Amino acid sequence: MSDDLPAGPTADKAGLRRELLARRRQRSDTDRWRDAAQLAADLPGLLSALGADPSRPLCLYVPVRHEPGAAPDGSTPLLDAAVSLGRRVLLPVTVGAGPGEETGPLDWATFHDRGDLAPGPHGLLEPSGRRLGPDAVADAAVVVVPALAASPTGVRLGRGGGHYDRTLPLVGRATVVVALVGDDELRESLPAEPHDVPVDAVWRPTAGLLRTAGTP
Ligand SMILES: Nc1nc2c(c(=O)[nH]1)N(C=O)[C@@H](CNc1ccc(C(=O)N[C@@H](CCC(=O)O)C(=O)O)cc1)CN2
Ligand SMILES: Nc1ncnc2c1ncn2[C@@H]1O[C@H](COP(=O)(O)OP(=O)(O)OP(=O)(O)O)[C@@H](O)[C@H]1O
Repeated sequence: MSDDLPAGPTADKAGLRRELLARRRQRSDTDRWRDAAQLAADLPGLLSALGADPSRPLCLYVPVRHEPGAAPDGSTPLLDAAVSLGRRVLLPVTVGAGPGEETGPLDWATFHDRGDLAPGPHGLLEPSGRRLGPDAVADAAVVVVPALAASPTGVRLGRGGGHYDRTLPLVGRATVVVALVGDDELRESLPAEPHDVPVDAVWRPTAGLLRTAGTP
């Protein structure tokens, strides 16, 4: 590492992100298929373990490229599983990705099927339907959050956009926040900054669900 980089959690996060993304890119299509199928199959058990109220929505996201849950053919097994359970599914719309735009909390729109998705910033797929506003997250039973790594105490390392850090303070008291990471992405400790919002649980394709320290 170069001597003129700032020391501390911000610099530590940048180095870790590079390492974790490089590892993800090495995952084979076979492993990615297995993870996507496993997560979809485990969703009912996850929701019942978390006591997720069926009348309240689930905030998910569309995993892309090498994110856990992304199927190599671009299908959406986890989202489809949620819909087939009769759950209302909300997906994030990135706010502030355009030039000169200020990053804000994520907006949300409903997912019914793949036809609702359109290309978004950073090569993402985002819902193209009516936007419900950032406060839609407040009513969610569960918010599944993308992460590059997470720790047993609930520290989560994101991509560095600060989108979820601005969004998670809006969730309701009854909402369970779950970080979705790969099986090798649970790290004993991770750099944390004051704005980082801890997650209540960590979900991994094979290892399953881990409630983080400090949650009831
Ligand atoms: N699937 C998914 N959806 C998501 C997120 C996410 O991490 N994954 N986000 C999480 O906040 C929000 C959007 N923010 C994001 C910021 C950067 C990248 C990303 O892939 N960056 C690449 C560089 C790609 C590029 O800009 O060309 C990278 O980190 O390598 C993705 C999402 C909301 N939706
Ligand atoms: N609540 C907030 N209000 C304003 N700025 C914030 C907030 N949370 C994070 N930021 C800023 O966003 C930037 C990215 O933060 P950080 O590196 O923690 O992102 P991340 O957690 O990896 O991203 P994400 O939340 O999208 O997954 C930092 O410059 C940070 O200061």
